[in-house]
Amino acid sequence: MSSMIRTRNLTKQFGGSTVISGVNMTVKEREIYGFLGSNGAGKTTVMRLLLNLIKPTDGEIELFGERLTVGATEPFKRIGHIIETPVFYGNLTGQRNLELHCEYMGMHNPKMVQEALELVQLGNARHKPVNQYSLGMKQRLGIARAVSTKPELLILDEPINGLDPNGILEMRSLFKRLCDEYRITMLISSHILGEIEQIADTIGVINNGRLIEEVSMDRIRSTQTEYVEIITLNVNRAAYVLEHDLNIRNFKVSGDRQLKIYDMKLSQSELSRQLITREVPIEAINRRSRSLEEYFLEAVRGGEEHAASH
Ligand SMILES: Nc1ncnc2c1ncn2[C@@H]1O[C@H](COP(=O)(O)OP(=O)(O)OP(=O)(O)O)[C@@H](O)[C@H]1O
Repeated sequence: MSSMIRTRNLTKQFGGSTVISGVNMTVKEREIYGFLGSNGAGKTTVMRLLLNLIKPTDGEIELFGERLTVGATEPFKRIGHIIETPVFYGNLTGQRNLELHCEYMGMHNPKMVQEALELVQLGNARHKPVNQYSLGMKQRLGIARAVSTKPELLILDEPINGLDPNGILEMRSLFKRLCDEYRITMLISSHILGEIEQIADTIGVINNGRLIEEVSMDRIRSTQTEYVEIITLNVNRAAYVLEHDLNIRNFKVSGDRQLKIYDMKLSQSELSRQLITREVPIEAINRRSRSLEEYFLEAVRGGEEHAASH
């Protein structure tokens, strides 16, 4: 699979302070790339760099396998995007807004405008002025506008932000369709992992302007670690019994009352029987797997420790 976006050492400074630092990211053809980071981590700035809206201080960008040169315009005809909240002419209809956009892009084709509106289920509302649209409708109109020029790549900055649970579901299934049926590669940013984990093929995590993780969801799922969680009123006693009596060493005390055991050689019921026999006061015992949220929190913490040591 070839790459649609590749950056090398992408770096951006604003007034002497480094906001994006040595980012090497790769978005592969026909994948959904979830670009994850907290507010201010640098997601929007990377997207603005990719779209040539601002210039990098250092580093390179490749789009569709070709290095981006100063003044290039061709690659951007193949990209649809929404950066921050999409702005429309409120007194004009949804359809007219899209037509104007396509004319501006030099690609006016009434069939494409209709198709884009149908795709986001705004076919019936196409003659309504946009200032009568709900937030969710405006978000969908933004997507319709971005796809109305038949792009091969979509760059969407926080497209799910502010939608209600139903709106989020609709948006997710729209993204899946755009990728699967329309063969559009997508780079989607979010600050909430749960919003994109079901649809993303790859996740890139940015923190303080550094890409600290880029990993396929398949890989994450296959490395999910299972453990047994024990809640006890006496963690010290539990830890002692595990180590000395049961010869279990692969565990972690992770709170005043909580232990996580990664060594699964005893079944849960056997473990609980052994602990109770040895007078460990057990409140609860559960089998769990490390959530994706924990996985990324650990990645962020690891990245911060790495940055601090340099
Ligand atoms: N034009 C600018 N001048 C100075 N600093 C900027 C500029 N644009 C962005 N920054 C800074 O760069 C950092 C990254 O901002 P960016 O908007 O890329 O983050 P983000 O991950 O998209 O966050 P959010 O989700 O809040 O938009 C922030 O500290 C921001 O203040």
